[in-house]
Amino acid sequence: MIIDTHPFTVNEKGHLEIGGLDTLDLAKKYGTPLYVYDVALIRNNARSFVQAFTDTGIKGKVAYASKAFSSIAMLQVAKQEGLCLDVISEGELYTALQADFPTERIHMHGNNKSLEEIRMAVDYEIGCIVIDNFHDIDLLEEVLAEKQKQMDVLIRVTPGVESKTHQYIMTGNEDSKFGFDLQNGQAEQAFKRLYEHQRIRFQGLHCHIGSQIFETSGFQVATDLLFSELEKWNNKYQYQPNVLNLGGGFGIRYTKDDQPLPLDNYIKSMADAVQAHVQKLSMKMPEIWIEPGRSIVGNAGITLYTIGSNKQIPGIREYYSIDGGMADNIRPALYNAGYEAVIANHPKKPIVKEVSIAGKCCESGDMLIWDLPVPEINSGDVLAVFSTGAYSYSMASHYNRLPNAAVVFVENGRDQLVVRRETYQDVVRNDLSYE
Ligand SMILES: Cc1ncc(COP(=O)(O)O)c(C=O)c1O
Ligand SMILES: N[C@@H](CCCC[NH3+])C(=O)O
Repeated sequence: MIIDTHPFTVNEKGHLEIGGLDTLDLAKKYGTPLYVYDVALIRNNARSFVQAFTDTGIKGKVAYASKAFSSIAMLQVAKQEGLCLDVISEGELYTALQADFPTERIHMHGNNKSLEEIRMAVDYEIGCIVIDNFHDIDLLEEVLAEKQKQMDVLIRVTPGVESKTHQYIMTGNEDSKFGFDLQNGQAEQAFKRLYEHQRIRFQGLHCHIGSQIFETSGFQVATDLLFSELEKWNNKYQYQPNVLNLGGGFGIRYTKDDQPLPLDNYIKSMADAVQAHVQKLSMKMPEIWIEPGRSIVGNAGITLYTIGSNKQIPGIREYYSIDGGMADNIRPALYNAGYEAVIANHPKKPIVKEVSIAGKCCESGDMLIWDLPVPEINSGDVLAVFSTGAYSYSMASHYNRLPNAAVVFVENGRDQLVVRRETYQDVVRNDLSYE
């Protein structure tokens, strides 16, 4: 039995299953809160993108945006699937190195890369650095001269496209901290510093218009804007790019308000848009790179919680509190993000009421789900929240000194702990006493 629109089943005991395993058994074995990933779903998502490139016949690269969920095990899966990797910090790069990720498949982002981050990228000879600003160029020049090395780069441009998404996750509009502005000539200035540089192999342009996007039109408009710039550069400097990286941002289903497109639609529409421009301008076809994060891991992950206290305010609201909340999933508090959830011990029982699911942090805004339709519900029940695979574990905090939850992977009927639950010793491990 499939749980409505989320890719999970219910077993003969009437319990929610993930990857063929009983979620109650997992909750019992590993405790809650617990992040659980169905690795087969992660692989399917990755393969949909890779297959879409094969189908279009266009050379492409799929770089998993590791900010969505970075851990050694996850990056091992990305490596097995032949993906490239997008990292945006020394910490993400370090994790990739620990996962033995092939460095030539790593791309580094960041709007404030430090000298150390750039040195590390150059030392490990990563595949490409995405230059975000003039400061990046200065630092990279310094490091390449110091190390007598070369580096492939893309420049990130902000095309001035406003994607329909939450303001905080919108990145391609003009008023953004990311990238060089296309409209005011900054991008061309950066290009002029780079394209004939001795140590820099300038490969092309990058843009990322935002996150949780459900339409292909934003990518088409961004492509149009990139090509209006590239046409100029071709005429003025006889320059044609090897690579166009159109970023990530492909939307997934959190709630019924979200209607995700099949993942290959995005690739086909990007390929059509790029091909049309290339033909019109008689330019060579560049490789198309993408950087999906959420759409690779988002729907593959669920979070299990144990329900504890209950508060009823007659005529107003009924609260149930769980043993986690904003410390393991900040998205509702940060973006007002919606989620769907079921009671894992009886997900198919008839709905009898609507309740609000509160986290355990000392913060009124620590609400996981405001209006959740539920069957009869009791303290001790296990709540399974869907689509928590992206930007939950990776954005976790220690607020109220809550230890970070564990992560379990399930695949082929087997469960494996891939991130240990933190202990209280872990929480205080860097604290020093003051005398
Ligand atoms: C530059 C860049 N690439 C890729 C991503 C991944 O986005 P998503 O997880 O929405 O696919 C982001 C995040 O929005 C980003 O900023
Ligand atoms: N962290 C955000 C998206 C931003 C992605 C990075 N640019 C989210 O949870 O939706």
